[in-house]
Order: sequence, then structure tokens, then C-alpha cells
Amino acid sequence: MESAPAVIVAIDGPSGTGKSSTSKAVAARLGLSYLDTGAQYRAITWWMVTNGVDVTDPSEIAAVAGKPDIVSGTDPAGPTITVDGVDVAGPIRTQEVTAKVSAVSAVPEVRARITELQRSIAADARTGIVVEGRDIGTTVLPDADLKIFLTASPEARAARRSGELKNADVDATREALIKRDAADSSRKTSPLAKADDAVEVDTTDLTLAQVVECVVGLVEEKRAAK
Ligand SMILES: Nc1ncnc2c1ncn2[C@@H]1O[C@H](COP(=O)(O)OP(=O)(O)O)[C@@H](O)[C@H]1O
Ligand SMILES: Nc1ccn([C@H]2C[C@H](O)[C@@H](COP(=O)(O)OP(=O)(O)O)O2)c(=O)n1
Repeated sequence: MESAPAVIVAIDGPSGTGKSSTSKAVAARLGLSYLDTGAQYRAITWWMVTNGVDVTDPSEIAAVAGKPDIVSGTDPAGPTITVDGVDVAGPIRTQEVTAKVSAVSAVPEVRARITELQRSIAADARTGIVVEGRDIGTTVLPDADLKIFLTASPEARAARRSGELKNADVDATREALIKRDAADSSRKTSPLAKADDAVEVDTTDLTLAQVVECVVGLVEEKRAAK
């Protein structure tokens, strides 16, 4: 029996819209690989911070962008991320990294390096892959079989994020999210944007299970048409 052709799914959107949880669940359901591209930008930011790079200086960031070796494990049941062989899954989620990741990821040399890595991971995925981020449908994988753009109100996103971080203040979380969205949407190189051919899904009033059902249904339609 011939195996089904690999399917490439791009899921983009701002923070807290449900990209990671949806992408992992869809990939697990359909037997696909999973790539969290935000984790890669967080990993390179963690390396810059750890090595004393001045993240307010784009030329300093650009000069060392090629140094860290970033490796992503793409099993949706247990995704991993290492930098120079060190497991950084925990350290990349600190508030310090979160506050600095937009500045680091705006530097073109950083984006070129990480984009190349993302394309090679997607090309190696045997059954296909769900890739989540900010510029996957527009820049990294413009020929993806299916593009989804997730949205949700700032209030819903802040409530979800504060639910994850113990003792977090919802108002402060909302302000920080809005600030990061503005930085990510206004940068020159591949900003956060919906691709013209992406399906927009507003998750404000949907449960995670409903969003997953919706995306699985869309992937199955695309697969059947291939
Ligand atoms: N539709 C939804 N309804 C309620 N909570 C959700 C929904 N989607 C995701 N969440 C929760 O919101 C939080 C952020 O989701 P996550 O997938 O990390 O978003 P993103 O990757 O877009 O930042 C998680 O705690 C997740 O369980
Ligand atoms: N494809 C991507 C993915 C993330 N980034 C940058 C911009 C985001 O603010 C950071 C962190 O992304 P991440 O998806 O981890 O953010 P959240 O967990 O949703 O808050 O990385 C990017 O520039 N391009």
C-alpha cells in the first residue's frame, strides 16, 4: 500500500490564542510531527542572555546569531529543545527571556538562521508536521497544505496565560502580551501576520477540544483532496 503524502500544517497567531496546545493535540491525533518555533526563538534568546550579549544592540546579536546549536525534538507527546546539548525547556519560559525574545527575534540574521532550521525540520518529517509560530504561513512554509490563524480577545489570552503562571496579575499579563504583539507585528522582517490564504479561527468562546476538532477536520479535508 502506498503511504499517504506528507501533510504540512502552519498555525500562526499571537500569544495565548492556543497555538501550542492545539498544534500538539492535532499532531498527536493525526500522527504528525510537531514544531514549536517560538521555543526556538526563546532558546536563542536564552543563549544570548546567558552569554552576556547586549540584546538592545542588534549588531551584537547579529554577530553571534550563528553560534548556538539549537535542536528541537518533534514528538508531539514530548517535544524537546536543547542548546549546545543542554535541555533548556524550563529556562526558556522565564519572564526575563519572555521580555527579551521580541528584540532578539526581530534581528534578520537570527530569523534567517532559525527559518532555515525550520524548513529543514519540516522537509525531514516523514508523515508531515504541524508547525506553529508567527510567520509560518507567510514566510517559513508559504506552500503549506493548510494555514490556520488563531485569534482571541486580549482578555481571554491574558486570563489563559495568568492561569499558567502562579500569582500572575491578569492586568499586567494583558499589558505585557499587548506590548509583545505590537513588537512582533511591527518588525520589518517577517512580522506576525495572517497569510491571505489562512483560515482564521477566533478561539475566544471555544474550548480547546472544539478548536482541535475544527483543525483536525480541516486537515482531513486537505488530505482527502491530495
Ligand atoms: N480554546 C481554549 N480555551 C481555553 N483555554 C485554552 C484554549 N486554548 C488554549 N488554552 C489554554 O491557554 C493557555 C495558552 O495556550 P497555548 O497553547 O500555550 O497558546 P499559545 O501557544 O498561542 O501561546 C494554555 O494554558 C492552554 O491550556
Ligand atoms: N515564528 C515565530 C515564533 C515566535 N517568534 C517570537 C515572537 C514571540 O513573541 C516569541 C515567543 O514565541 P512563543 O510562541 O513562545 O510565545 P508565547 O508562548 O505564545 O507567548 O518568539 C517569532 O518571531 N516568530
